Amino acid sequence: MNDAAPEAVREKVEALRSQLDHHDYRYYVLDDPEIPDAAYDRLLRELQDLEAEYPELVTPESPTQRVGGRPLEGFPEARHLLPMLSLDNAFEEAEVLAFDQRLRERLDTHDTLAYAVEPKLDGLAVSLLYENGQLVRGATRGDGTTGEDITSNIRTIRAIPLRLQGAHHPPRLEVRGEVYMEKARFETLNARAREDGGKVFVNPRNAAAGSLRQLDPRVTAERPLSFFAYGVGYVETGNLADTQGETLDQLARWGLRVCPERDVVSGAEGCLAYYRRICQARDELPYEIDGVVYKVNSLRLQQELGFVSRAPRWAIAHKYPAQEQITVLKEVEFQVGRTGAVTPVARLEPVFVGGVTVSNATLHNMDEVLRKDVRIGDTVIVRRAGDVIPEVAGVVKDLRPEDARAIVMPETCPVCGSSVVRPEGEAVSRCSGGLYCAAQRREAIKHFASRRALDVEGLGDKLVEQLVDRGLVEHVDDLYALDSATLAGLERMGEKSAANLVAALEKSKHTTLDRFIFALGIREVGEATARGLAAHFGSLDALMAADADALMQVPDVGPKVAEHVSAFFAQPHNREVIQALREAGVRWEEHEPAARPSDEDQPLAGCTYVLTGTLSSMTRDEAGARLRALGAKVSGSVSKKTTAVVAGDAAGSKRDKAEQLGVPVLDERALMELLGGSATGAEPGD
Ligand SMILES: NC(=O)c1ccc[n+]([C@@H]2O[C@H](COP(=O)([O-])OP(=O)(O)OC[C@H]3O[C@@H](n4cnc5c(N)ncnc54)[C@H](O)[C@@H]3O)[C@@H](O)[C@H]2O)c1
Ligand SMILES: [Zn+2]
Repeated sequence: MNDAAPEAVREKVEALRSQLDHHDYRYYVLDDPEIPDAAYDRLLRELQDLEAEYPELVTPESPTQRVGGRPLEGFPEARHLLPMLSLDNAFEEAEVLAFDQRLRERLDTHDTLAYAVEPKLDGLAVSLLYENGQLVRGATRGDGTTGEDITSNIRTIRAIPLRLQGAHHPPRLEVRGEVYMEKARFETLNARAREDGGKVFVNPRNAAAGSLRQLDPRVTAERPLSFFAYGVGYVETGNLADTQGETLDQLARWGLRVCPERDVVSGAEGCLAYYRRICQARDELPYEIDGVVYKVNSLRLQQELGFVSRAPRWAIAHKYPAQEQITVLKEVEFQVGRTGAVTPVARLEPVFVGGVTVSNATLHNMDEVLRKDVRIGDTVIVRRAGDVIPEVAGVVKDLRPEDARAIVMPETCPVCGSSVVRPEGEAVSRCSGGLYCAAQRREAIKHFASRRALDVEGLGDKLVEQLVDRGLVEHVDDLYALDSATLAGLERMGEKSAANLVAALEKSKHTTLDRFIFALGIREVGEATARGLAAHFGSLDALMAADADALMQVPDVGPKVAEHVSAFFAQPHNREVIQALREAGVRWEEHEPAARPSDEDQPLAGCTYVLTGTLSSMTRDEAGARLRALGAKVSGSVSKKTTAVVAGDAAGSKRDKAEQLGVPVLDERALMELLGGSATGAEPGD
């Protein structure tokens, strides 16, 4: 045994414990961890090592001796019939071999042990109590002795049977398992939360925990939770079977979901082979796992081995390389995608995460940057799950240096210098030099030549790529300078097809205004919108001269489209390319602009409406178009000048704002009356 621990060690131990306590609280109580598990595990290991060296420093309250966190107030307490423990961890193969060795020594046997093995799901542990086959209580693990009674929430999870199938159920049976959220459902949930400002979760485990521990079971019911049973706690009377493996089979027969990847293997070697097999399959599994669990298969031997303070001796979790790590964000660069999206990309201090070294990670878009409050110089959490692009998942705010800098979207495209625009209500910023920008070149040309645009027969995607890669075409107008000699020199092009292509290009020059507008590839201008613009303005020059207000007079054109169109034509480079196309001979018929609607057709002229929430009979865009067709303006924000706010289902802040300002609020029926034509009588609020 060691001499009394030096003061420095005591201080270190204290410091580690208070850090771990803090992180336990964030993780177990708030479901909102600040640091990745790998970083937490390092702190815990450090404390474990010090306590091993100085056992007199161990106290029962030490995070090394405890399970989980305190139950949330607000839920009734659920006392466990048998303690719910944690699992010891192994990070390396040697630790697994040592575990197996230790058990055989303890059991005093040279026999090979059989292990029940399964993936370690990353969710949260629950205890389900069945009495005579009926679910009577669901509880979280809590601190291992007392959990939260979450019966109403548990009952909303479809994967959990309220009544067991079959017969001969024990009078009391406590099933234990993991509530989790499938990866795809987690992504959808977060995507929706990002859109409507709900809570965005760091990873599927926290999404599952946060969803399950809701005081309102209706919220839980809306969350896509699932469940796998992995064992039995208390059972009256005796065991269901002799082994762990057979116990799970019995649970499956009673209608409980058990993991299809479970297996029974022989010895440490069998465990390690299983570990490698599941590792290969990991990315394809629909749920997230952070390791595999090995349990002595014989229940008799499990009982003989028993427990230490916080975990059974007969089981161990063998962890995979972490999918989240922390590192420093050194710089942010902006990349321009093929469709002009300008994306912030983090340059990182290289870090080993998800099995590879990562030095770049996406920050998605500026909304995400602001939401996560990421700054240059920050210590960030990098997440790389499966083959998805690594992303910055969060910031460790405590480690922010004083000189951390804000991330600012550039005003001009880093590739072509055109202005970067971000229409109201959109998360993505885009380069508006669609016809000119080198990053968007390939897509622009493919689109321009496509069948519904200028319809250049024989100019397929492969050919466009060759033309761009060889520097033969930079901008769309260069297409018209190609001659058959040049084209015949390309891969898979004979003289005949080269001549045909030149002829097709010549033919494509005679087009229509709506096709030409569509061919420009302006964001959100599809064929129908292009037709509307062509019919309304009659000529390209009139369209190019139109401001946002004039554009919004066109049916189907809302503020977003108007902004994309005016930003596009405002770029001198785009105008140059259009001019070059005209000079190359691209032409179409033009006509006088459509007659302005008379006042009689414009009963809502001078009114401004704001649409919010979900309408049942049409989309908000449709409603907006119909209001505009009657002469009204449709705006995105509520002010004193707003005539009325039309509030559909689940209308939120805009409705509140209207009420504050005393602006009338219309429901869908009132909107229909308004659109139905009662020209002046529609007094808002009736
Ligand atoms: N990031 C943070 O701030 C933070 C804070 C606290 C804890 N943590 C993380 O939480 C984990 C520790 O939590 P823990 O004590 O719950 O231990 P654990 O997650 O390492 O292991 C025990 C749990 O594994 C789960 N499990 C999944 N599949 C299982 C199976 N087949 N059989 C048995 N159990 C299975 C159960 O929920 C069980 O409670 C560590 O990974 C740690 O990094 C992180
Ligand atoms: Zn650009």
